[in-house]
Amino acid sequence: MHRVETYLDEPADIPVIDFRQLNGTQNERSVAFKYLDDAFQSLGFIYLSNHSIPQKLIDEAFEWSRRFFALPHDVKKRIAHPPSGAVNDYLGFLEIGQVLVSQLVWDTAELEELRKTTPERHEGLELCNPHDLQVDVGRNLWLPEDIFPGFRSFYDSWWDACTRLDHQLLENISELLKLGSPKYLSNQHTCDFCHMSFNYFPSMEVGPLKSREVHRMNAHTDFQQLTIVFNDSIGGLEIHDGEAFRPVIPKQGKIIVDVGDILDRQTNGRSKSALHQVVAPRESMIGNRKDSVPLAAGSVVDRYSLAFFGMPDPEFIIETLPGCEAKGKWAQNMVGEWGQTVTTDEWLAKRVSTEFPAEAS
Ligand SMILES: O=C(O)CCC(=O)C(=O)O
Ligand SMILES: [Fe+2]
Repeated sequence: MHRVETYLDEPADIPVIDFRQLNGTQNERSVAFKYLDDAFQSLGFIYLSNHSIPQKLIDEAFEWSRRFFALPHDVKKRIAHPPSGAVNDYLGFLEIGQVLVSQLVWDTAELEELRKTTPERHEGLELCNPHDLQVDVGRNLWLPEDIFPGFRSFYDSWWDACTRLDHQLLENISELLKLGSPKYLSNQHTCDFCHMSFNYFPSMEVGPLKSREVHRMNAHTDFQQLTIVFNDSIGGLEIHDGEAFRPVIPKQGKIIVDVGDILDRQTNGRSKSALHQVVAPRESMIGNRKDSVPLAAGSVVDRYSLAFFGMPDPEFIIETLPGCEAKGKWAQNMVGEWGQTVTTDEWLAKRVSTEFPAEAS
């Protein structure tokens, strides 16, 4: 099936926000907050520079990801997520085709049809908080230390760096939204319900990607509150700007932060949870490359990304924040009408249940 989608080659207009300025002098802060506000109100995506996660740690995380996905398939399967899409328990290794990423489709039959017609080409390793948890969100699945030595201890420090940045950003957003206390949003979560995805997009034939018959990851909004995305240099991420999908060009040394559904809902659409997807990489990443293992002509190079999903605690009721109540002031969000009161747990369950085959859940 060919998808009907509009896309343009012109990159999305995503600003670089300097994290040091966000937390700098009064003058620097007011300029940086203005850019942040504009970006969250228009696209919901920013590049973040001078942030608190050392590049060395990010490089190590990519290295671990490369090592993990290079393991034989049957070794990765030892920590396979069960085929059931047990809600609240989406941890472990996900093979190609095991999950379906989709948007605004809730009907089981329709989801089954999408499973057949909109295949995706990514593997995943899904992990949560490695520390002692207060809440029951399933447990991380680990390969034995003799098979994958050192990963658990690396993951502890990686998780801590990501949660620290998440909380720092929530402090900035609390200030941006004039919520009274810098800890307003941060106090809503312990990070027990946050989540980390290691995404792997294997090398493949370029044809079906270029014709957009197949995506590396289907179009979706992130269903959490705030996402921190780490990209390699390959490219392929696209964001919908309301008119068309446009490339998000990877920028050396900068990470991406994007608004998720929960923040969109909390701000009544003032902060946008934008539709995005992963498609064919940049032209230079197709065919024989001088700088890496030669690829067959007409293949795309493999790609890795890491995504940290910040999320309030499960029992938290997702409600409009003070100052964001005015109905219709901001454009309709991508997640549709929320209607009834929903907790974080319920929202997650609703979206995760669309990702796995119905008969197995
Ligand atoms: O790989 C990317 O650049 C984005 C991944 C993504 O959107 C996700 O994991 O939700
Ligand atoms: Fe995403």
